[in-house]
Amino acid sequence: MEGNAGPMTYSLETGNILTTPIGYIESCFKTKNGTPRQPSVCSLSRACLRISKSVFNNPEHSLMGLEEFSHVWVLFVFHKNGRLSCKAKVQPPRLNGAKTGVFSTRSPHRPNAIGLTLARLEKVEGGTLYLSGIDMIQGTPVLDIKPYISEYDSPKAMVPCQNDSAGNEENNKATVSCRDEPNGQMQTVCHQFSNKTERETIACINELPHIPLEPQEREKVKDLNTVFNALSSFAIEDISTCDEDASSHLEDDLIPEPSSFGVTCLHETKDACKTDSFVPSWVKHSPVANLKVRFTPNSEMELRQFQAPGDSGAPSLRYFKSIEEAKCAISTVLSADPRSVYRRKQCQDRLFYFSLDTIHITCWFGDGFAEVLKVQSLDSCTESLK
Ligand SMILES: C[S@@+](CC[C@H](N)C(=O)[O-])C[C@H]1O[C@@H](n2cnc3c(N)ncnc32)[C@H](O)[C@@H]1O
Repeated sequence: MEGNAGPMTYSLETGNILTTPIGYIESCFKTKNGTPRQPSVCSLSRACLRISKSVFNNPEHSLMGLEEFSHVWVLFVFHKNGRLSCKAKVQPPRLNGAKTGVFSTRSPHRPNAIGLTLARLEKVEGGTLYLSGIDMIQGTPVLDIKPYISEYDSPKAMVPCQNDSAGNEENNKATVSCRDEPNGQMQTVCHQFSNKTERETIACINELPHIPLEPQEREKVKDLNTVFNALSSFAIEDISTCDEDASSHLEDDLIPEPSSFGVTCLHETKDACKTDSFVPSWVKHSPVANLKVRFTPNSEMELRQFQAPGDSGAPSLRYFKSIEEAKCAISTVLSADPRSVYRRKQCQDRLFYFSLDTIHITCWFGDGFAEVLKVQSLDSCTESLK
């Protein structure tokens, strides 16, 4: 896509491109206030995305095959940031006021204002995707959708093979990823295919016609079946070649050892198969504690007046399938303390408003808890504000 707009020259080569949203999110979250900071906070949150006919004449064609994936990455624009500007250091709410570099956070205020969310794909109907576990507000422009593939997208799938030298037949090793079927966790195994290390080769490779092995290599592998019978519960997912010289460690380290997931797996060396990811401690142990959430008897009663979708009578829910789901979603949103650091510190006694689906919620925060005071229909609230 190339073109001119003012002084800026758009060019794919330079990365200055003009984006066109593939569609706009219809979300149970209408405003930023109260929208979870990450999709994992509220798995019940729902949205749908209709692929725009201005992008593809037949949007349903672009979604062909996607229903075979459980999750999708959603790349979107933080269109309600106010302006396209950001600071190099930001204050993520989880750090409760402390600063860190913008690129070490998931702050919406970043160069290009691009967001990335991993959402569950509930279903695909025609040119529409139905998503859950989202953190995007109504009207969010979506730039792209990609299937989530744990075998590619997880650090567990990454084999640290240094000094890649494709074509060096002598030293070529195959890198095989095995998956433990029951829990879907990935473990990785490295094996050498040169003569002196053939016994370390994975036996179950024979079951993988798609693996790019020379016939003589495949032949060698056959004899190893017995050695690797223990691996029969694994599905080999992928194979690539590399030339890292770690063969000397293989003898001792090819003993099956229990992994952190209770899965037995072969490791070439512990060092060569470092596939665990890590994050700074503030991500897991935020100084901001989760809150207890409670409803006043009155707000409970108000919530019960909402109807599940399809039921007659108003007010009715659109995204949540039951009052219980709605209550659970409200609780998870509040438990994660959706207030900004400023509000948390400077306006502790102020009422907090947010909306979820067709519900407008009024609550307040005390020491370690959030209390829902009022539950109204979003429509009636908007009407009274007019
Ligand atoms: C911290 S960001 C994380 C988004 C995404 N998971 C990521 O990591 O890029 C999520 C917050 O962005 C805000 N937000 C969601 N959609 C937005 C939009 N379209 N424009 C501006 N802010 C948005 C909401 O306040 C939400 O709590």
